[in-house]
Amino acid sequence: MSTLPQLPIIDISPYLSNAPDSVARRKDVANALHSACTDFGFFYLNLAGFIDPSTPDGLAALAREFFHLPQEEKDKISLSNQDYARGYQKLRENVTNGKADNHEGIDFYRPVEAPDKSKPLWGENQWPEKPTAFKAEFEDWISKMKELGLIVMKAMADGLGVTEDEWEKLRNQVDDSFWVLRAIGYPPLPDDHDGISCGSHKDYGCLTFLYADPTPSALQVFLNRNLTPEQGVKKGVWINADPIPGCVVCNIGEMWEIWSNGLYKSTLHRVIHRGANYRVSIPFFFEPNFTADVRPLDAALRRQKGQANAKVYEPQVYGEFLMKKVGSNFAGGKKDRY
Ligand SMILES: N=C(N)NCCCC[C@H](N)C(=O)O
Ligand SMILES: O=C(O)CCC(=O)C(=O)O
Ligand SMILES: [Fe+2]
Repeated sequence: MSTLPQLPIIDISPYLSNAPDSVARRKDVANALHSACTDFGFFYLNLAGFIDPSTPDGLAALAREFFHLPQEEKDKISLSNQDYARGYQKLRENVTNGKADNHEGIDFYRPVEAPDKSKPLWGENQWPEKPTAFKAEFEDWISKMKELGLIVMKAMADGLGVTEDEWEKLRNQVDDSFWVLRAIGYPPLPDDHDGISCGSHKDYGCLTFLYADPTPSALQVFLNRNLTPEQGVKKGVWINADPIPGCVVCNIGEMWEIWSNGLYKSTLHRVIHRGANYRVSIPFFFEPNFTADVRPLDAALRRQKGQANAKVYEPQVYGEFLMKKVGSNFAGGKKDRY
């Protein structure tokens, strides 16, 4: 029996401070991110000193309180009031790989200047009235996570070998992130249910920062890389990404797979929650700008120079890619809108 690999834990603090000793320590952080992205596409970020450790628990409590409201109260902010993307989705309304997911959720997106709910993704966010603190607390978290997103982007760019000039261009693609925040509620899977809490998928954009309540063995990550014996040699296995206090789970989305020309693989993950409790998770998706034209970075192509498998990834405009994804995410008859 070989032991299962552990996802790396990365202390991002040198990038959060400008103290001279921090600046000197950034190289190690950038290298650790590079290894984590080539080996796993998933890692933990230790956010000590950046967030108040009680904040995410508070958000989870607010989300839990919302999900425990009567159904008709939750339906008041249904995504069908808006653009079929922003708002509340009832249990099993989410679909992954054509199958209903055993969760409910609320999605918030970056607000747009001239909202028009008849345009895909272009409606308005719907904030719950109850609990009353919900909007203010989540808005604070969103601004923190946006800040973190740019910091981790820079650290990853350093890890890949992006020059300062090239970073200016990359930063222009993410400096007005079309972010998404989800609050997700997972009742236990019924015993007789062959279903899944959230089907296996890759995330769409740059970086996901996930806070989840302490429920173990729910979020699972598929490892299909060849790892060294020290890392645990098994590949082709699902490993748990259980929460670690003070850390968020971070994974890279498909846009990083394109930027890195496949050096960094966006990793499949799923949720199977068989425990007896009601699980809550809060992913923040730090994504490119809506109009970002995402194509392989020169830094990635430099690293791959001379390699036989010279496949170059197709470019994608992030907003177009997102629209295709969201169009197949919900049960019901609104496919024509996307
Ligand atoms: N932006 C992200 N990653 N949102 C969550 C995606 C969950 C899977 C989705 N139902 C799908 O089928 O893609
Ligand atoms: O709830 C989780 O742990 C993960 C959710 C997820 O993967 C997603 O919403 O994209
Ligand atoms: Fe995901």
